[in-house]
Parts: sequence; C-alpha cells; structure tokens
Amino acid sequence: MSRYLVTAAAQMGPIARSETRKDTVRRLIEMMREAKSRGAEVVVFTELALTTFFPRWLIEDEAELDSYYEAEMPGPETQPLFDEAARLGIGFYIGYAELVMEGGVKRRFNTSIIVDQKGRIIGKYRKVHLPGHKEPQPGRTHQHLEKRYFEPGDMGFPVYRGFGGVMGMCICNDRRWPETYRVMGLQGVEMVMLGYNTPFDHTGHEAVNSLTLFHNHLSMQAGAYQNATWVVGTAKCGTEEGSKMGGQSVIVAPSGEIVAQAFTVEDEVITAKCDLDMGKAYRETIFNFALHRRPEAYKLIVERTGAIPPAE
Ligand SMILES: CSCC[C@@H](NC(N)=O)C(=O)O
Repeated sequence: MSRYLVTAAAQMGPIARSETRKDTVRRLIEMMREAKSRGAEVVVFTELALTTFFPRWLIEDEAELDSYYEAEMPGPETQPLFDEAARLGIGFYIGYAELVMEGGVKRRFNTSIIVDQKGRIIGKYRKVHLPGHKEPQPGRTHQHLEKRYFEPGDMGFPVYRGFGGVMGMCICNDRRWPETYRVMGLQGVEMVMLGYNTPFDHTGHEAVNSLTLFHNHLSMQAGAYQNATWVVGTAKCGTEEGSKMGGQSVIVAPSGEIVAQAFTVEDEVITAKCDLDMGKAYRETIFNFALHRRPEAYKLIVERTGAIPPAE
C-alpha cells in the first residue's frame, strides 16, 4: 500500500535586518506558489522564517526585541500566507518567535506550527533544545543568544494527524538530539518537519565547524532511519548580516536516504513524492519498537545526567 504526500521544502536565503514582515511574507508566498505548481500538498518553511536571525545580537531595547516576535498567529502581516495556503489548497510548517502574555508576564518561545490545506492551524510545537548562551560571549563576531530570548519549550514533542498521516515537528538544534525523534517515533510519527538556522561558526571549534554540513545531514538521516520516518529539513542560509549559514535543505526517506536536496544558498524549493507507508517496512522489522526496545536499559536517559566512571 502507498500513501503519497507530495512534499516541498522551501529553503530561504538571507533575510536582512531591515526587511519588513510584508517583504518576507511575499517571499514565502512566492515559494508556496512554486511548491503548489510542482504538485506539493505541504510546504516546509524554516525556523524563525519571518525575520532575520536576531539571536545573533544583544538587543537591550525591549520594544526592539518585541518587534521580532509574533503576538498573534496569524496576525495582520501573516494572514496573507494563511489566505494563500487556503486559496491554493496547500498546507505548511513555519517557524516564528512567539510572544505570549500570561498573567501580565511576557513569555517567549521559538515556535513552529503546522497549517492544513484549508489554512487552519492543526499543530504547534515550542523548541525544546535551545543552543547558545544567556550572556554575550566575548570575542565572537556573532552571538547566539537563544537561551536569553526564549524559554525551553513546554509542550514536549507532540504529533498531529494531518495530510493523511502522523506529523511531528522540531526546530533546528533539536534535530541533533536522538531523543527528539524517538519521542515522536514512539507516537508513530511518519513525517518530521523542521527548520534550521545554522551558522558555520556555531561551536567555536574550527575542526567541528568544518563538519557543519556533514553533521546537518548525519543528524537528520540517522533520526529518519532509526525512527522509520520521513524528515524534511529546511534551512535559512547564505550570508545573513555577515553571518554565514549552512544550506543543503533535504527531504530524507525512512531509509535514511536523501531523496531531494537544495543546491543553492538562496530561496529554493525542493520537492519529493513521499510515501507515508514507507516506514512500515522498518517499523515492522528492525525497528519494531514493541518487540525489540529495552526501555529498562535506558533509564539513565531520563533519570539523571550520566556520570563518567572514575579513572582507575
Ligand atoms: C550555538 S549553536 C547554534 C547552532 C544551532 N542553531 C539553532 N538555531 O538552533 C544548530 O544546532 O544548528
């Protein structure tokens, strides 16, 4: 049996600090139309897709910081994206900075949503693994202050029924953590959608940074294979405000194979005809979780930080 979902990843080139939401939404709509013209039923946009990657700066003015967040979704500037999705009959995933007021207190999350082909939000996720620092690091040309500007997500890794299958989400740094995929894998996820902003200087260690693109694919291909799921990873890339970020957006099959890959570091749409039933061959054999997993041996993963045995 086959359940095909024609899927697009809409990679984004740089977004300038001066670019307005209106301009950015126009770019997203253009790619959405291209995805639709190629038969896509869903399009995956990137992380923080509506603005430049602002955690690279220390922003002390609260009003300026707030200007990078969405207080409502859709809001007046993002509504056209939802309207166009409904008009075209195409769903989408998009990442954005979320600002919520709770009891008079501002809460900030790095968030993503899934929107169905009628323009309705059917799923939401808040980024769990926040990389970087709370305080600016001396000597860095570009900061990475996600820990300052966001709270860790408080929703876990939920999955949602949509597009004829079971859909999950994560965001950027989450893709490097096996737990991300496994928690969704245990809920029968069939497609994980994610966006990323990955600067080449993200670790401060030259030898590691030089493997940035390799580690990007390694994480997503392993996550896909080990959990029998499709993974769609969409970059924001190119040189954005002086920061060089990796591209190579991909659509990965449950076999771990890359079936589509972007070759520019600009706005670029890639597509693949994804069989949501393809994971079955893995879930029923090598990764039959019910039969082969040994949770009693994995307790350390959730109970405490592992301790290295003392030296002899
Ligand atoms: C300081 S680590 C930054 C790199 C990280 N980026 C994001 N956006 O999560 C990533 O894992 O790609």
